[in-house]
Amino acid sequence: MRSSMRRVTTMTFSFLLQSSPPLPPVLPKPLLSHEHRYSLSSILPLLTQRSRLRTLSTKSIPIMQDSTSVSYLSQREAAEIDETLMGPLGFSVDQLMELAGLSVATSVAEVYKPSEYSRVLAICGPGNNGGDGLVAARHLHHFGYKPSICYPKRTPKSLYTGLVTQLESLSVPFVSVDDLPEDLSKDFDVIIDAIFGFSFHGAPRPPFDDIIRRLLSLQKRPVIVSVDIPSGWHVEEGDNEGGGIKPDMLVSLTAPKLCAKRFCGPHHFLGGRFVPPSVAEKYKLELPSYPGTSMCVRIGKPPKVDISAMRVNYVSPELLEDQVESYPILQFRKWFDEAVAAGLRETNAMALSTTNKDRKPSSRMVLLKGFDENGFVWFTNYESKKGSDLSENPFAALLFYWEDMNRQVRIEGAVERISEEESETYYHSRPRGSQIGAIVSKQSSVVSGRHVLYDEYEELTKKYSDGSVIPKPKNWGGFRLKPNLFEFWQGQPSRLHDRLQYSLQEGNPAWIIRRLAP
Ligand SMILES: NC(=O)C1=CN([C@@H]2O[C@H](COP(=O)(O)OP(=O)(O)OC[C@H]3O[C@@H](n4cnc5c(N)ncnc54)[C@H](OP(=O)(O)O)[C@@H]3O)[C@@H](O)[C@H]2O)[C@@H](O)CC1
Ligand SMILES: Cc1cc2nc3c(=O)[nH]c(=O)nc-3n(C[C@H](O)[C@H](O)[C@H](O)COP(=O)(O)O)c2cc1C
Ligand SMILES: Cc1ncc(COP(=O)(O)O)c(C=O)c1O
Ligand SMILES: [K+]
Repeated sequence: MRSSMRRVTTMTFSFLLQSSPPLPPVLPKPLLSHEHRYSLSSILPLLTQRSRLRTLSTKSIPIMQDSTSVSYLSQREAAEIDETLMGPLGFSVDQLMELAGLSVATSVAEVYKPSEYSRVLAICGPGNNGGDGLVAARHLHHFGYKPSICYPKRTPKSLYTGLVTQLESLSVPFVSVDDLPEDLSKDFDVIIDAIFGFSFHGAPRPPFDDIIRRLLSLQKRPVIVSVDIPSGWHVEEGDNEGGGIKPDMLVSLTAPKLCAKRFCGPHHFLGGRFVPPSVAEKYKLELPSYPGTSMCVRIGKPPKVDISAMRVNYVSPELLEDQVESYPILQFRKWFDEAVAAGLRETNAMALSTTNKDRKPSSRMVLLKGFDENGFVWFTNYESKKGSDLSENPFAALLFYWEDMNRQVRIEGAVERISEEESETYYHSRPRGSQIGAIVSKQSSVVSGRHVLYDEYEELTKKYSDGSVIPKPKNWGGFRLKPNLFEFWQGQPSRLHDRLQYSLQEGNPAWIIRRLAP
């Protein structure tokens, strides 16, 4: 007998989730470089940051589905806008270049994470496009990348010499064309093509003709990120011969130039969040809005993916029998707190699976609102589909997936309603809008239109605008699942995951811990 449930019940657990107690003990193994490797102690700040990044890329970065709603500029318009910005509108070239370079760096960071794409080569041309590349490289250095610069035709103006000095002070290496490896794929993960921008004309002259030829021969790696114009492309007609470079990412600045219509790589971003309304009006620019505080926005269609090739190789600290708690509720508390401390979003979101009397299963997400030795609690409408399933079959399964931690927890057991008193207390702790929402929603029934819900919602909002108590509907309340089985899953390489199952045998209060094959 490993442990006794009776001993567990002597401990006190809070019913409603409390804020996290102190951080758990340090987990073994150092932080490894791969994106999905993690050791909690060293990665906590990073995890939080990654979750934020993910939030940005999936939520706040809007995707322009219809690329026709973005304006494209001719070469002349692009040059004119530049002059207007730097003339009557009072911008300096340094300022615009700083913003352009920062937009490029943030676009790169949106798609190519430094954990996998750290070695960056910025190839910079003689004009402002080259300057954008120098600025982008500086920001990428500060974002955690390892940039190198190839800058063969330096312009002796103070703006450019200053940018070079800044990079040298960060020990960013400069590589001459002669020292560039013939095969760039061995030494670099990302190439920033900042050779030519919108003032390019004719055919590329040395040494850029040879560099462009080398970019042409590249396969999948390194990826190429072109700043404003894929170098060698005609600014308006694009890659008209079809033999030009094929960048993976294009970061258009201010507004895409006409050649960008021919760009069919997976990532088209827009940067240059500085266009004043007067310029947008004068040139009839249709531009997407930038989300939040972002310096870039994805335009064009999101990339097509091969779903069958989508996979992550999990790398995590081992989950060993002699390291886990004897009581599953304590192990759950530990993992839950670690997930909260790592800044994961909606740590308490769980899939709830039920079956009806015909043994037909159904799943949906609900929010865990408390757990202790008596079970796991959530709230819902008792007359919903899940409510009716549970009245027909009072057994259910819960599932938590904490993606950023490569962790999954399964819990199974019998379900019962919590007391009316507990439900009342929780109901009145919710925002008043949600209380009214619960009255309005005859959950899981067919609604003839959204207005039906909103009309009633508005009516009730007026009715209770005096702040009076909003009565809890009789059919709304909590369920509690009393677990007889837990499984703690920790993702590991080659699908050889750790699975530790805690189970209770009939009539025996002791939890048995067993390792299951992955
Ligand atoms: N508001 C905005 O939009 C902002 C724009 N910004 C950025 O400025 C970029 C435009 O910069 P830009 O005007 O300096 O010209 P760019 O294209 O870098 O190159 C010109 C140089 O290349 C040379 N060159 C030309 N053809 C060549 C050839 N065939 N073979 C060899 N060399 C050739 C040419 O020499 P030339 O032929 O004139 O002697 C000159 O030295 C724009 O795309 C954007 O990235 C941001 O910084 C700020 C905000
Ligand atoms: C993250 C998340 C949390 C949710 N939490 C709850 C909840 O706590 N209670 C609830 O009734 N529905 C919740 N829902 C909505 C349910 O998933 C579901 O749509 C609803 O309960 C109706 O399910 P049913 O028709 O199977 O009963 C949540 C949805 C999501 C995505
Ligand atoms: C329909 C429904 N009911 C209840 C909840 C739980 O919300 P609360 O945290 O306000 O109790 C949710 C959460 O998404 C929900 O969608
Ligand atoms: K370029």
